[in-house]
Amino acid sequence: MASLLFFTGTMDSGKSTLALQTNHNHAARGRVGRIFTSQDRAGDGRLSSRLGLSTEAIEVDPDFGFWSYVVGALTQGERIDYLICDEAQFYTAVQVEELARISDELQIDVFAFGILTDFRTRLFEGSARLVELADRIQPLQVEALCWCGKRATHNARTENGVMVTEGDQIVVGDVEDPAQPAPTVGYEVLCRQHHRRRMTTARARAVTTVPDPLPFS
Ligand SMILES: Nc1ncnc2c1ncn2[C@@H]1O[C@H](COP(=O)(O)OP(=O)(O)O)[C@@H](O)[C@H]1O
Ligand SMILES: Cc1cn([C@H]2C[C@H](O)[C@@H](COP(=O)(O)O)O2)c(=O)[nH]c1=O
Repeated sequence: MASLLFFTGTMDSGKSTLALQTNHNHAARGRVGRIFTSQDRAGDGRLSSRLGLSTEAIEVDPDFGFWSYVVGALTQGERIDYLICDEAQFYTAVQVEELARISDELQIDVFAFGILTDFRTRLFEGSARLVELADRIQPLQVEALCWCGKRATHNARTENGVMVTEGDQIVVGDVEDPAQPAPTVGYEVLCRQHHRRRMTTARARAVTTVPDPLPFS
């Protein structure tokens, strides 16, 4: 029986790395797959991981049809055993329904990877449908951490270093590097409590005004 699996975690939790590893392990055993992504930071038609690996991928835009793509390929005599689907939060509900149909009716394994919620803590359309339809939802094993040390569960968006809760749902970007100047639009992963309080690393640093209780000099 083929399965539709949804691997999910915050930004920067290793999803794209796992997508590349999953593809590598299946291809190493002679299975034939197709790799899809949507709006990866590395540009159209790339699936990239922060660990430095990347690969070519088929770009999924809202008009892309998974069912017609796969049926078309099979009809041409091509072999497909599995699909790797990264940035699946950006897929439409209909596209996710097609992935479920591909798994059920064509016996092709589907491995989907994506973040669950946006910067306002609301589910993305693709992720919501995956939660509803997947055979299994697998949280990423490697924990992304909030600045406080707790597991990060939410994605915050910053504009010029300040956390925002309004704006377009989709703005492609990366997690902030604290060693670099704040980007125009960046992201930071936080635990729920600090997301609710809009307490990013920068703000936590700014409000820590208490001097050392026992200064040495
Ligand atoms: N220099 C590094 N050394 C070791 N691990 C790293 C390094 N840079 C990034 N990582 C790992 O890569 C993860 C991000 O992987 P990536 O696949 O790009 O995440 P996602 O697709 O979930 O956003 C980080 O959580 C961290 O574990
Ligand atoms: C929270 C949030 C994220 N995004 C974008 C930012 C990145 O381009 C991707 C997530 O990629 P990753 O591989 O998981 O780091 O999603 C967005 O458009 N809107 C959001 O609210």
